[in-house]
Order: sequence, then C-alpha cells, then structure tokens
Amino acid sequence: MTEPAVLVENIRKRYKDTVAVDDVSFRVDPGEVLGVLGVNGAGKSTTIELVAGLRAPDSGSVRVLGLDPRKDRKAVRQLLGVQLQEAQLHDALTVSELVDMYRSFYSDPRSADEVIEMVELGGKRDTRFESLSGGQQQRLSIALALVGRPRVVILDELTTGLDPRARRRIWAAIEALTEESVILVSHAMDEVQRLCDRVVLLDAGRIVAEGTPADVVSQAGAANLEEAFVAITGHDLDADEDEEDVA
Ligand SMILES: Nc1ncnc2c1ncn2[C@@H]1O[C@H](COP(=O)(O)OP(=O)(O)OP(=O)(O)O)[C@@H](O)[C@H]1O
Repeated sequence: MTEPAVLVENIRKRYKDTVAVDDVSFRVDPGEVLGVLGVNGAGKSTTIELVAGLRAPDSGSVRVLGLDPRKDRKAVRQLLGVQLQEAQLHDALTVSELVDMYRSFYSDPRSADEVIEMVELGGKRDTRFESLSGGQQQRLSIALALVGRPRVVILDELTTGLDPRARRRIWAAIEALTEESVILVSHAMDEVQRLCDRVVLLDAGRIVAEGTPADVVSQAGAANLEEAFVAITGHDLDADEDEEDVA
C-alpha cells in the first residue's frame, strides 16, 4: 500500500469544556483531494490546525508524509502549504514583497511570476496587502500557500467571498495540482462536488459520514450533497453548531 500523504489516527482536542475534535481518523492518499465539511463549530479548523502542527492533539497521532508535524517541524514546513481563514499578513508589504518573503522560506520555490499569475494578481504586484480587496487578499493567501511547491496543501474556505469568475479560476488552479495532496475545508457544496475525491463530514467533533461525494449522497438517500449534509447532520449548511439547542 502506498504511504499516505496524511494519516490522522484517533485525534482528540478539548478546549476547557468543549471537545472540539473527538476521536477523528482519516487518511489522504498522494494526489487526492479530501474535503472536510461541517457547520460552524463542528471542529474543522481545529482538525486542520492539528494536521498542520499548529496545535498539539491531547491524544492520537498525525503524520504528514510519515513525519510528525510537531516534532519534525522544519521538515514538514518544506512539504506543507497552508492557507488559513483570515491569514495574518504584513499589511504594509506589497504583493511582490510578500511573495518574495515567502519564496525565501523554501528551498525550491515557484517563481514569483508563476504564483502571481496562478491567482491573477499580475496587475497588483506593487499594491500593499492592506489596499487589496478581500477577494484579492484571499487569492494572495492561496498563492502564498503554493509558493513552496508543497506536496500537501491545506486550504480553509478556499473561495468564500470570491466572485464566480474568481472561484472558477481558483478551482482550475487547484485542479492543476495533480501531484499534490489537498485537504480542503469548505461550506460550498458546488466546490466540494467539483474538487474533492473524498469527503469527511464532521459534526460536534466526530466524523459522521465519509466517502466519495457520491457515496455520501447515496448513504443519506439524498438527491445531492447539500441534501445529504442536512439529512446526516440535521443542520442547514449555514447553521452554527453552538446554537443547535436554541429551540
Ligand atoms: N481557542 C479556542 N478556545 C476555546 N474554544 C475553541 C477554540 N477554538 C475553537 N473552539 C471551540 O471548538 C469547537 C470547534 O471549533 P472549530 O473552530 O474547530 O470549528 P469549525 O468547524 O472550524 O468552525 P468554523 O466553520 O466556524 O470555522 C467550537 O465549539 C469552538 O467554539
């Protein structure tokens, strides 16, 4: 069997009274795109922060290309590209300066032109981050996740807030990543249907369904992924888990 790109086994993470991730296991094979779905508060961000080594699990284990992202931090950083929601970037730096700074972190980075063109920011090279629109900032954060030619890419809310044309461009860029393994957190079922080979559906920190999008739809006896999501979790797509008890 090929070595998984990402192997997550029985991870748990608790914040005070909240069990955010509760015995979650999954694998991502080389070249595969895994979607991580769930309503707000289901545990998606915590899960990917554990995969990226930004947090330590209370128990369980995470391996990225066989390495422990907390213990083998330096090696994993060269192999992993992470785009998080609301990336904190230096506001006063321009697009070109940020790309150059990120390129300097990696041994074999993509060229600045390639990454800037991937997200169509060629006309914004000399614009400061703070002066970009929200969608442009988001496109830049995706570009920065791909600068180091990562073998594993984590993308959180890939195209939230982007217009339809920008979404299609970003999807095409992700589809062009045929060698890379991708974990994609998304609320957008059209995006998941188009990009993901498999999905895991989280609810209150636990995996409640997994498989190909078609498997999940048929397990739920639903007509499409959105209906399957609602049938399995009992939540609407834009619901908030913390509000579920409010009758
Ligand atoms: N730093 C923290 N301290 C305390 N509780 C937290 C913290 N981060 C997350 N939580 C709680 O853990 C649970 C899971 O949160 P998480 O952010 O992982 O969910 P999510 O599925 O990514 O949600 P969203 O879609 O809103 O980003 C929620 O109940 C949240 O309130």
